[in-house]
Amino acid sequence: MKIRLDFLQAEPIRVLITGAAGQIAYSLIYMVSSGEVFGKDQPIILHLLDIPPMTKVLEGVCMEINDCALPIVREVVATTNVAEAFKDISAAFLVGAMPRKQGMERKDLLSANVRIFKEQGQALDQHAKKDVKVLVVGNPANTNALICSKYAPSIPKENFSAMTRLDQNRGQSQIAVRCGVPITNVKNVIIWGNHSSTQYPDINHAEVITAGGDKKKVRDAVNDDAWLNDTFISTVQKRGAAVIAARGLSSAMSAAKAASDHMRDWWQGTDGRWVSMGVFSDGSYGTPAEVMYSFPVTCANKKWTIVQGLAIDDFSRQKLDSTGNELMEERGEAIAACEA
Ligand SMILES: NC(=O)c1ccc[n+]([C@@H]2O[C@H](COP(=O)([O-])OP(=O)(O)OC[C@H]3O[C@@H](n4cnc5c(N)ncnc54)[C@H](O)[C@@H]3O)[C@@H](O)[C@H]2O)c1
Repeated sequence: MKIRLDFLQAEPIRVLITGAAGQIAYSLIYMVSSGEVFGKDQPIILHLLDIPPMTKVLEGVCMEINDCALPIVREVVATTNVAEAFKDISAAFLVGAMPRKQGMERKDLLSANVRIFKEQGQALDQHAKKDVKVLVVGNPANTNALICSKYAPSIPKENFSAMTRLDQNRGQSQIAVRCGVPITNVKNVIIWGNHSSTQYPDINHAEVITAGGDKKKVRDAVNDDAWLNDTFISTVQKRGAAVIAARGLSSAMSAAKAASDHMRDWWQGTDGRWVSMGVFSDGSYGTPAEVMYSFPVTCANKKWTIVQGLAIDDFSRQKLDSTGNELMEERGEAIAACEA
């Protein structure tokens, strides 16, 4: 009989999902627990955090996790206590956030949410492993990630990231459909900047294997600049609103898939593939430093590296700057809200 010693020997890692009683978590918990993210041989202890009014829902989620009979899940710590949730974690999906309520200004939403991420940054600082990898999904994701990192000074800034992978997946899918090819034939679609309507989905460096089997630049394969410079960009930028209009609820399954893709690529590496991640900007490509800006990156050894040397034309320059300006504005508002 063949014994799988690697599985028996692997130490479990503690993985936190916040907003665990919410929509995105409902899909994400299964993806993480099935081994999609950290590997099928990596046991995990799931930490699930939500707020006290959601205790009963969280209990139901825990019942379902048990009923899934998942081999890699060793234990579930479901809690409304922030310190317990962040204790000794190696990875965190920070999904939980306050939803926008009717009549709420964007500024009010930002200030309510950055306070949550200030508290969670402090909890990371005090309780998490120092090499913890943090993915912020809750909106405004880039600025929440920045605040989280600011209040966790003992953890390297490189260990924080914000999710723009859903936008990348949306962009890649639009191109695949337009070219009539499987999604795996499209690569190097980039999301620059903020996960908001100012984001810039950029296909200037993207390639596609066409239905005929040729490798082409997406711009040449599509051969319709009006569609690429206008319809494509606005479809990706407004896709979240289109899903809400159709479903009456915001994107959840696709957001969970994107969160799982993002963390898997960071954890297990991209083998040279480019992916988009909101990361701490070093000013590459003339972007503002010290905001969480989405760049094309490659990942290896659990570290990301910004893809350098890409040509940026005037059209792209204006878009990179405008989303950067928005991030600078959000940064100022968020810091003021945290210090108030
Ligand atoms: N970055 C992206 O691409 C992307 C995509 C989709 C959604 N989002 C964002 O993800 C977030 C979650 O979306 P959802 O559809 O799961 O929302 P949801 O309302 O269904 O769930 C959110 C959960 O978070 C919980 N929560 C609120 N405050 C919390 C706190 N302080 N600590 C822990 N949990 C808390 C709520 O009780 C709720 O259970 C939203 O902010 C949404 O805008 C981001």
